[in-house]
Amino acid sequence: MTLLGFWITPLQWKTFILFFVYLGINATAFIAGYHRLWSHRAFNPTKSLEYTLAFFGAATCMRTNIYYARDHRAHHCYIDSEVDPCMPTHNFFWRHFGWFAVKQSYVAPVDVSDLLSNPVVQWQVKWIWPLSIISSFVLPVLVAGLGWGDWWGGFFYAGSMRVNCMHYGTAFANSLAHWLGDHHFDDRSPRDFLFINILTFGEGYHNFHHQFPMDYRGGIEWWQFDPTKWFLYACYCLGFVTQLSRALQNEVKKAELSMELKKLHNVQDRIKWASDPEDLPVVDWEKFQEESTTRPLVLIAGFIHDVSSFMDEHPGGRYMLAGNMGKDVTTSFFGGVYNHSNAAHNIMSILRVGVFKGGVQHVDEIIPPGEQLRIVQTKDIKQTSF
Ligand code: HEM
Repeated sequence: MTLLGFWITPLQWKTFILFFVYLGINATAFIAGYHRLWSHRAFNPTKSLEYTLAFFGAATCMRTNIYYARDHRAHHCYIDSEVDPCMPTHNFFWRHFGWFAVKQSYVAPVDVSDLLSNPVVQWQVKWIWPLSIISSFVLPVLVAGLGWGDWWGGFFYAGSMRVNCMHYGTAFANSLAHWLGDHHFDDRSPRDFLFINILTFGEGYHNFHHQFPMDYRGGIEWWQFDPTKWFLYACYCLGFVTQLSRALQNEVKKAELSMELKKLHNVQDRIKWASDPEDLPVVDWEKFQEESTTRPLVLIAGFIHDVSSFMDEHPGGRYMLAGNMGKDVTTSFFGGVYNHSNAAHNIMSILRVGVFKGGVQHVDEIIPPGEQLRIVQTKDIKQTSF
């Protein structure tokens, strides 16, 4: 229909401005109303504001607010599973538009009792057709027609092309925002991406949104592009919103830190670390002496080290090691001859091949410096009985 518009009527600059302004109004009403209010209860509006959002939200021509909220709540509840209405087949095109265009035979159960008892929601359900036609087409046609005589332009551009753009924006939030971008708060499919944020008019900080869905903000920082957040804050200052929900700062920081730690944990997994002392054999003095005749072993700080792979690399020279086979060189290593660096301690730890019987006395000697801040997942900590 929009292409037909370009053929029938040239785009006038006033109609072009109307298209953008009305697109902004429609997107803000849809995101504030359908998404943040009725799907997530992120703020408390006055009745006048709620009716306004219901009217301009209907201009998106995406069914009623309760229908959208039901599917959207199911999407959050069953994210990334087969019953998530936005991605049952995990196919890009289904996620993009199929979930909306195709009527689904099964929608996973979600609680919408608050919406069933909401008079504004019921009003929109009752009048959805007239509301959609008036807000989506009659209004822009009247503005462009009475304003500067461009009746067809009002219909094709501010009406039909704007509806197309709204549908694309919503589709991008379900496809691209679950595919491209960063995981700042959680590692499930939703992602944060500035470019998608602009395409979706502030809905592209999707990773944050899925972790803290009741937050009235899409982007948590005030300067992050999110016109709906700015609009709601202005409404709050003017008294049209009585309460705005925000995620607890402590929990936001915790979520961010756990993602940072996960990334560091992946780096850590690619590094070679010292063997766990419990996995090493316990060796007494006699056995140490006997083994030293067959391979180059030195005893340092309670551990037996096989230095064969390191002897030629030793910055202090081969002789310092080769001349001390089968000896306890703890004092020499800790300053008697040379006070070694943390790096030297770390290198030494990966050369461990045994624990000297009765030799390890201090935790500092067991854990090399490079491992003292090592990340351990709670599931990996050996269970202790209480
Ligand atoms: C497995 C055991 C050992 C490892 C992994 C090791 C590693 C290193 C490393 C990495 C350095 C470079 C400087 C530093 O990072 O501190 C170094 C320097 C040195 N090491 Fe060792 N070392 C070991 C045992 C010993 C022993 C037993 C002696 C003495 C008997 C010794 C004597 C020296 C000396 C004198 C230097 C200084 C070299 C210089 O700067 O000119 N090292 N060692």
